[in-house]
Amino acid sequence: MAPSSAVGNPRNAARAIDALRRGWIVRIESAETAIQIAAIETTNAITDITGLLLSASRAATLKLVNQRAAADTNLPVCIAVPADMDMSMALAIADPTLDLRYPMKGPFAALPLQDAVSASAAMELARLAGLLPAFLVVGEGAVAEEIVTPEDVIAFDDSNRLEIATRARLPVAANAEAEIVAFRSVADSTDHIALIIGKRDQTAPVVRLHSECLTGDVLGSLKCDCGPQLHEALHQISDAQWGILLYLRQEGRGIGLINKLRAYALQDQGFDTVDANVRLGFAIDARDFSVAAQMLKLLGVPSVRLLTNNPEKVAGLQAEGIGVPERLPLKIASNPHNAHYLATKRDRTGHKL
Ligand SMILES: Nc1nc2c(ncn2[C@@H]2O[C@H](COP(=O)(O)OP(=O)(O)OP(=O)(O)O)[C@@H](O)[C@H]2O)c(=O)[nH]1
Ligand SMILES: [Zn+2]
Repeated sequence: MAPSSAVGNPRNAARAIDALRRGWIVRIESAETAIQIAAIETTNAITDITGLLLSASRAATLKLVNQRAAADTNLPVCIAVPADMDMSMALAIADPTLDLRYPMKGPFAALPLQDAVSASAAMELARLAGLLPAFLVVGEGAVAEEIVTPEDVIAFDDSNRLEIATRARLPVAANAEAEIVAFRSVADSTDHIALIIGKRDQTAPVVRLHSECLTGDVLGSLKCDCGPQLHEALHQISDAQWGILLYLRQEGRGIGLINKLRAYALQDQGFDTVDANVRLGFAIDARDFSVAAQMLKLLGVPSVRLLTNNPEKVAGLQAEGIGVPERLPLKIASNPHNAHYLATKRDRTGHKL
C-alpha cells in the first residue's frame, strides 16, 4: 500500500494505547482496509478471533519464515487460529519467555497480511503501551473501543513536545549546588528530569544522558552498569566546572519495564541482551535521543561534552543540531553478573569500552 498523506491525530493513538492496555479492542484503519486487534496479554474472553498478529521475530522463532516471501521477513505476520485455542495457548504463542514451559507448539499457518502498514502500526502501539507485540485479530462483528490510523501513530510519536514545568534547588550527595528541572511531555506521562550541577558559564557543560533503569538505579541490580554509571556520572559532572544529568524515562532502552524484565527472563534462559530484545519483537535499542536534544535546547545549551561509551548517543544529539565537541568515556568496573552484558554492548552494539 502506498503511504497515505493524511495528517494523523495523536489523540486517537493516545486513546488506542490506553485501550490496548485495558484489553479493549482497537480498530486500525488505513486507506484501504481495517484490522481489529486486542493485545493478547491484557485481553480475556474475546470471541470471534480470526487470527493472531505477531512480530516478524516471533514468526521466525515459531518457524513461520518459510511461509513468507523473502521480502516480507521484517513485517509482522498473521497466523490462523489454532484449533481449540484458549487464552493460555494464545499467550504461549505470543510470549517467548514461556517457550521452555510450552515447547510443543504448532505447526502454524501464516495468513496473507492484508495491510502491512496497519500491522506495523500495531507493533509500534504495543511498544508505546509497554505490551508484548502480539495481538488477537478480531472479526468485524465485534465493536472496537477506539479507531486509529497508522498516521495517528506517527503523529503521536512526532507530537511528543516537551516543556519545562518547574524547577527547584536540589542539593544531592554528589554536590549541594544542584538544581532540578522537570520537563512535562505533552504526549504521554513520561516526564523527564534534568539535574544541573555547578555554576553555569560559557563553556560546553559535561552532560550525561541516563536512560531510566529501575532495577539498576533503585534496587542496585548487578545485571547492568546503570546504578554505578549514574553515580559516577554525577561525580564527574560535579568535578567539572558545570554539567547536566538528563534522566530520560526510557526504561529498558525504550521498551518499558515489563518488557525489559521479560528480556531478563530470556537472559535467564541464555539469550544475551541483544537477542532477548529481538526475540520479544523489539528493536535492539528503541530509544529516541532527540528527546535529550529538546531538553538541552529548552535549557539553552547548544553544545555538550558528552559522558558516554555509546556512539548512538553522540550521533543522536548531533542529528538534532546539538554540538558534541568531546566524548568523555564512562568506565565502570564490571562484576561477575554484568561482565557478559558489558561484553555484549562492546561486541554487538558498538559501545567503546
Ligand atoms: N531491553 C533491555 N534494556 C536494558 C537491559 N539492560 C539494561 N537496559 C536498559 O538500558 C538502558 C541503559 O542504557 P544507558 O546506560 O543509558 O546507555 P548505554 O547505551 O549503555 O550507553 P552509555 O552511555 O555508554 O552507558 C536503561 O534504560 C536500562 O533499563 C537489557 O538487558 N534489556
Ligand atoms: Zn540497568
